[in-house]
Amino acid sequence: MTDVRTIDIEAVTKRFGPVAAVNALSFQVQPGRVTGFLGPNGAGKTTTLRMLLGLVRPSQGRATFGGVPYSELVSPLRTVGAALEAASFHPGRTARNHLRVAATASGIARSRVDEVLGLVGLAEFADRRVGGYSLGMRQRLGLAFALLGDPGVLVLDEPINGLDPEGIKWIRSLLRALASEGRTVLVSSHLLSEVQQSVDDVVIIARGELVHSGTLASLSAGDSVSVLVDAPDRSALGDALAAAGYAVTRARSGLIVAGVEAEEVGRTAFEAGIPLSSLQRQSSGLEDTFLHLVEGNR
Ligand SMILES: Nc1ncnc2c1ncn2[C@@H]1O[C@H](COP(=O)(O)OP(=O)(O)OP(=O)(O)O)[C@@H](O)[C@H]1O
Repeated sequence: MTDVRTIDIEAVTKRFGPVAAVNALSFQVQPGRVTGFLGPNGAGKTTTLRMLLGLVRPSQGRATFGGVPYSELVSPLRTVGAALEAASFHPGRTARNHLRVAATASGIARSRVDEVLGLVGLAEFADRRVGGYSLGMRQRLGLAFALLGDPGVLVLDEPINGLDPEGIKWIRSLLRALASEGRTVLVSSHLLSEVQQSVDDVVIIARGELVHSGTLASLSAGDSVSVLVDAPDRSALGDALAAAGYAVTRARSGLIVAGVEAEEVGRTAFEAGIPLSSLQRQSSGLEDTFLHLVEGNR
């Protein structure tokens, strides 16, 4: 493995005409960890990755690998492996042929071609034309390209897209293994649930702007607890809870009391002499927190 570097996005803005696809975005991606780059469709993930890989010029700011822009890396293929969405391969050529051409062009040993084909599980399909590949197989080929130069940094745009459940399990353990070897691994997705099991850190953007950056655990700190409660006399219950100082919202199936545990709500109702018909603790999961973060930015 060569040249492990951080990924540094520093106050990057990209405007397409009047639209700011990415706006004053800053974050850093550390080696030895898998980082999920998350945001809904159109949030600006692909544009950010394209700026990082020197395919689009930022309107402002810098996107670099440890301070060095992609275009100035001495041996880019050996430093950064990238698989962007919709990678296009010539349909009439085989996977092995595609990889051999790329290896020769970059002075990479031919033996590495078979190694990466094995790593991505394409060895037995290596001599088939890519035109007949499924989306999942094309994703694997994209990954083989990314790994060809044994790079210390991996930038993968929606790598899980198109994989079947077995493929998803496989890529999760591959990402983990790559990070545990000390590499810097950045993986984009529009679904937190898709990458939740494989990432250590998350960078979440919406509308081109950063909404959260930190460990996956820091995201769960935003989980909120509430209680859904109901009584035959709902309005008396609402009055009693409000009098006790709780924030109460009326819902169709009862009253939602924010930021408390069920015991407290039950006790308040008991002390006010109000029989309950239901009492249920509700906890928002990570996906809810994620959606709340990205929707809060709309
Ligand atoms: N070449 C371009 N010209 C004009 N607008 C663009 C261009 N590329 C992207 N955009 C706009 O920039 C915004 C961000 O797009 P981008 O593809 O980076 O988002 P994304 O987060 O990768 O979304 P997706 O998950 O759908 O790929 C969108 O509003 C998109 O329409």
